[in-house]
Amino acid sequence: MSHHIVEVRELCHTYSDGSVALRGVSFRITHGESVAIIGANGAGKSTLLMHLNGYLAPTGGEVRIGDYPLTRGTLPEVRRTVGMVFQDPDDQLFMPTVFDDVAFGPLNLGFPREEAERRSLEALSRVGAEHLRDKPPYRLSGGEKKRVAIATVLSMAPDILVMDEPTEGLDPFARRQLIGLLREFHHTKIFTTHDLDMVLELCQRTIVLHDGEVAADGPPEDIFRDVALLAACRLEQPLSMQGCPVCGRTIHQEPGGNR
Ligand SMILES: Nc1ncnc2c1ncn2[C@@H]1O[C@H](COP(=O)(O)OP(=O)(O)OP(=O)(O)O)[C@@H](O)[C@H]1O
Repeated sequence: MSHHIVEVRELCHTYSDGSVALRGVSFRITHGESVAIIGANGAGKSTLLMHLNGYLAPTGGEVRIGDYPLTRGTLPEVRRTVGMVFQDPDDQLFMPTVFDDVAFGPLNLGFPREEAERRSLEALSRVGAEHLRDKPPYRLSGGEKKRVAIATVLSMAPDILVMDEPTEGLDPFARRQLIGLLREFHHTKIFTTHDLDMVLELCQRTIVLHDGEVAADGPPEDIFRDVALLAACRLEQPLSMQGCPVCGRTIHQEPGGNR
């Protein structure tokens, strides 16, 4: 089977208070695709991501990872395949030290301590957080927590990387470092973001959610040129596609030039 395929069929989610977050979302993402899910606040992005490794269960429709539907029975295998970085790092960090948090995943997967430690150090180094290894997570800054949360997932070497707003709270250097890291991750990656310039740099495909539905699905350049679509979905063009207020020139290169 291909572990790397993510398929969502007519996915619906209504929260227990009656809020309807997803209204029949469908798409299929295949191995190696880099896909951004974008949309205004409240469009349903986080709700959608939380279905991809079973943190939320659909109230209608289904999610398939690889060739299997996501069910209670396939959940352990799905959680090994899909690495999820939550929007709020506090949802991900709960151990006494950063190192313990990053090593928790590989140890839980059954790797020997030595291998778990090797993977953890490598993951911390990839996010530039080796120096934080002995700190308690609650003593970290917001951006540091975010980087460590990403390391907790990288240490498990998932086949599919799912991230909810990965650059939120990062300083420009850390953002650039993360973009480089994501570019090196050659398996399937799916993330939500309001950072549309990052989408242009990293993605061949963007899915636009609006009010719990897919409003568009295609190459970012095409979507970002559709000004009427963007306005209807309460989005704006990435800064690099907006003309300079003085000379009108843009800094965005044409497709294929920068991915
Ligand atoms: N636990 C919850 N209980 C009830 N309603 C919720 C809950 N979580 C989210 N919602 C509602 O579901 C809808 C979609 O929310 P969601 O968090 O998925 O949006 P989002 O696109 O990720 O937004 P943002 O860009 O602000 O993070 C919103 O109307 C929100 O109020």
